[in-house]
Amino acid sequence: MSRPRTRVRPPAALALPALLAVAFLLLPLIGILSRTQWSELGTHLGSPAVEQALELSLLVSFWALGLSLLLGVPLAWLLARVEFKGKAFVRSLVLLPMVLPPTVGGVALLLGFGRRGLLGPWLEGTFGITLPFHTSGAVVAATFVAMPFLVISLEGALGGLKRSYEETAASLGASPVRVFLTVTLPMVAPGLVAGAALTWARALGEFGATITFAGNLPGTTQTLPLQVYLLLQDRPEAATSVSLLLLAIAMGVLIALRGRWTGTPVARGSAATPAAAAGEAPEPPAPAEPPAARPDDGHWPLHAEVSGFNRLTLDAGPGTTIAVVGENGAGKTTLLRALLGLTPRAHATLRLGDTDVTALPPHRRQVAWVPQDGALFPHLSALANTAYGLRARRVPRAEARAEAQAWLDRLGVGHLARRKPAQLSGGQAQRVALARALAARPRLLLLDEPLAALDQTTRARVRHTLRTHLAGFGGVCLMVTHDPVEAVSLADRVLVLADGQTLQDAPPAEVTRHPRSPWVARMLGRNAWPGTATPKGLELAGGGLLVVPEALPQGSQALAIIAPEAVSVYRERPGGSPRNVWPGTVREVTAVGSRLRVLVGSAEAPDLVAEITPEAAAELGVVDGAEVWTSVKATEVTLVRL
Ligand SMILES: Nc1ncnc2c1ncn2[C@@H]1O[C@H](COP(=O)(O)OP(=O)(O)OP(=O)(O)O)[C@@H](O)[C@H]1O
Repeated sequence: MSRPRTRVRPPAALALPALLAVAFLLLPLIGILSRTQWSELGTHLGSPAVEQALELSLLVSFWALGLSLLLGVPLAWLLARVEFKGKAFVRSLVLLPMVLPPTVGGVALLLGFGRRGLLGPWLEGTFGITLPFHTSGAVVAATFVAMPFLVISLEGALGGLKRSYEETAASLGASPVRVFLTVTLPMVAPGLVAGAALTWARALGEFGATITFAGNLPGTTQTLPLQVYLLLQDRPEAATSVSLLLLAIAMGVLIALRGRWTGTPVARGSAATPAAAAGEAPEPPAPAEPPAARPDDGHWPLHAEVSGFNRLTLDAGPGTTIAVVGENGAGKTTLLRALLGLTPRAHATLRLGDTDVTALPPHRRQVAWVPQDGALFPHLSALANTAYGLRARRVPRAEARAEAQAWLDRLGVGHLARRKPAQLSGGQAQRVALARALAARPRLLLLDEPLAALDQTTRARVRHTLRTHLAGFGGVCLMVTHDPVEAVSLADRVLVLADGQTLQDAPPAEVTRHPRSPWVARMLGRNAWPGTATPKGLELAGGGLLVVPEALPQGSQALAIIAPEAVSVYRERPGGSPRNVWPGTVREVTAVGSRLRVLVGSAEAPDLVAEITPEAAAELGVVDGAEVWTSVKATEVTLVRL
């Protein structure tokens, strides 16, 4: 990644102490370099005692690394992923060896594992192991001080990993172990490698805890740092040479890691960003006749009964696409997660075809999920991403790749098969995510705002692709959306949720004609005024009276739906005394396709949206703040009983 370089002249008040700090850190290193007898370096480092200490250091540090990995990886995972009581305490405990003076650590180890310590007698009696004055003691001391580096680094990497990657992998059929090995581990690898390298370097340089706990026995516990200490007393030049060796190793590790200690490895690979969408490359035309759905695709009707936050029953025939809409917090995502078996907040009894999948874990349900950001695995190519579900189902590699390539071709992104997600635009990434879900041979497809991240042009194109490919899908597709065009143009049914329950479940045309709530009506671009029926008309909840075409039982609640096209706008009060007429002020004018939408606020009626042509707007002088009159014919009002 290239960063723009701007040269800033630092203020002297900061530059001076900063330079002093650098000099302070550098001087001891220069001291070592200047005092090293370069001609004697070979002799010093080649002496049997140094060789023996080096061997021991390598042995101890690698054992410490191994133990840290064995114990630290699960600990980091628990700290990052599981909520439990005393977590703050455990985290402090992990950090403690980093801030504790190593000699104090050594004393603590003696009291814990030493001969007269808490566990020592049992270790000696049961296993015949005496840690102090034994190489294993040096390993324990090194592990004690070095393991925190691994745990902290890995916990940070795991914490920064979005859960949707692992959840999507599970929805594609990967078992928890497979998810861990193929998604979690590769994605946290930079953090793990950085942590492991620092752990190893810290173990290699360990001194205080080792000498206190394990002693300074040549060949047994006398590692390189301990030898430096010993040599300093009678052969200072040799101590300098050995110090140089340790210094070179430490610097080598730091240079190799450059920035990874603090970096967030995961962020690099995120795809499907709107910014990426802007730079979408021109694409070759999609195949004229998309191949028909695979013959073994089957037909999977759906029956679901959901309880918990969502309380609803859903039945749908094979091939049905249902748009799930509702206000923020209505429970759309919770419904999808319940069907996946991924949330304790709602429980779904789910039957797909003849199979009851309720008791199955997410990876065995054959419910594929495309989360809002696509969650393409950043470390895998588009092709490998698409083949993921097939590989999880143990389809042989070559066959899986060929089938994945066919899906990518069908969705018009076959030429991008080798690219990593970070090299795809938002629209391309969405298509790959869709190809990946369809390739996994699902029986239920869940799309969470599949087009939300795309610009208008890309959205129209991907919507078209989506329609084509959903047409050949033999399962049910549930698609969360906030976009009325998407709901109306892609879905066979619109499921309107409110407070976790079904408010309306009907074909788009029906929902458009008779929306059951003001929110749905507005989402679909209609004016919706709730009110109470009176002999004179509808007494509006927001104040005012609306004359309506039919008489409803007095006192009944109803929603008056008025299409924006049915609203007339005038500069002067219209003659002929139409009854639904109100004075108002233009609050906002927006373009919708080739027409303009005018929001008119009035003291005598709720806000009203009118749709007029730009010519009419120019003629009437419709601009923000203009005083106008609006009218609606009673016959243009549709009433929906609530
Ligand atoms: N993990 C959670 N713990 C507690 N409450 C939650 C959790 N996740 C969601 N909620 C709550 O559950 C309700 C439904 O949330 P959900 O995410 O399903 O809504 P949504 O319809 O998808 O909303 P949006 O359109 O904003 O995405 C909301 O009130 C939300 O605050």
